[in-house]
Amino acid sequence: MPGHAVTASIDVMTVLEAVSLTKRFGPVTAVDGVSFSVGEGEIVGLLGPNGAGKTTTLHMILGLTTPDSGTIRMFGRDLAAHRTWALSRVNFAASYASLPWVLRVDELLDVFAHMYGLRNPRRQVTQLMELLDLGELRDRRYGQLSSGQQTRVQLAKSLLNEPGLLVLDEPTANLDPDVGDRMRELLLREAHRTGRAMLITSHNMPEVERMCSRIHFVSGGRIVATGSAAELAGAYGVDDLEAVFLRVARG
Ligand SMILES: Nc1ncnc2c1ncn2[C@@H]1O[C@H](COP(=O)(O)OP(=O)(O)OP(=O)(O)O)[C@@H](O)[C@H]1O
Repeated sequence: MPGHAVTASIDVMTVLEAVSLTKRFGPVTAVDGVSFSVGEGEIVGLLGPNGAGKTTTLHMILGLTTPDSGTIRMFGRDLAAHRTWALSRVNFAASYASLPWVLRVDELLDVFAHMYGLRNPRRQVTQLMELLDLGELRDRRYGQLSSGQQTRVQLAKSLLNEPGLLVLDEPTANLDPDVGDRMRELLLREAHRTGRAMLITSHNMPEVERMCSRIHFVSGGRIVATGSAAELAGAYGVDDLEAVFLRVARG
């Protein structure tokens, strides 16, 4: 009604809920009771020093590592009980993730598009090659690309199935500042446009400040601080996330 303020409560769907996750490798407790959630359209960052337990946490969410205890719910269902259903709605990119080296870029994306059972695989591959600026690389073998070029292919692969949850382990680590900036903008647009939830790790503090609305600092396998970049800087009485990181990492 014109002239009348309309108030409505908007429920943001919880896409991912991790509760009390714990993982030990022999004597090492890599993850020690970690709980957090990611809502639709939200980009959440896991930060922390080397060996803090970030990748292990991501791998439990991706079903690559089984937690010793704790639960993971995705799209409202328990991951352990609905693994295939849940994981078909997730995708992942990391510079260390291995893709078939001998395939040419468009073959590689085609293979994944078919594996994901896309309704129109060719159209989706063409759109993503355009979005990620991969046209010039389409006939090159993945194994012969530079690490930054491979990262762009990884990102294209991770968007193929239009995942409701995108997990990114240091997504721009190998990218030059120009391409890194373009990829960050692309991922932000994707989150806004599609409501896609994202969980990322990064050692690039300006990137986390730019992308993440909520950040969890992990140290020694535990979440030791949570908030937006501004809230964390305020809580630690410092100017930016870089300074928060140094405080957390140095105890
Ligand atoms: N498969 C494994 N076997 C034994 N120990 C492991 C294994 N994977 C991880 N760890 C140990 O668990 C701890 C957490 O490692 P993890 O890779 O999760 O850290 P991270 O926070 O991702 O570090 P980085 O910033 O260096 O990537 C480390 O002490 C690591 O050595």
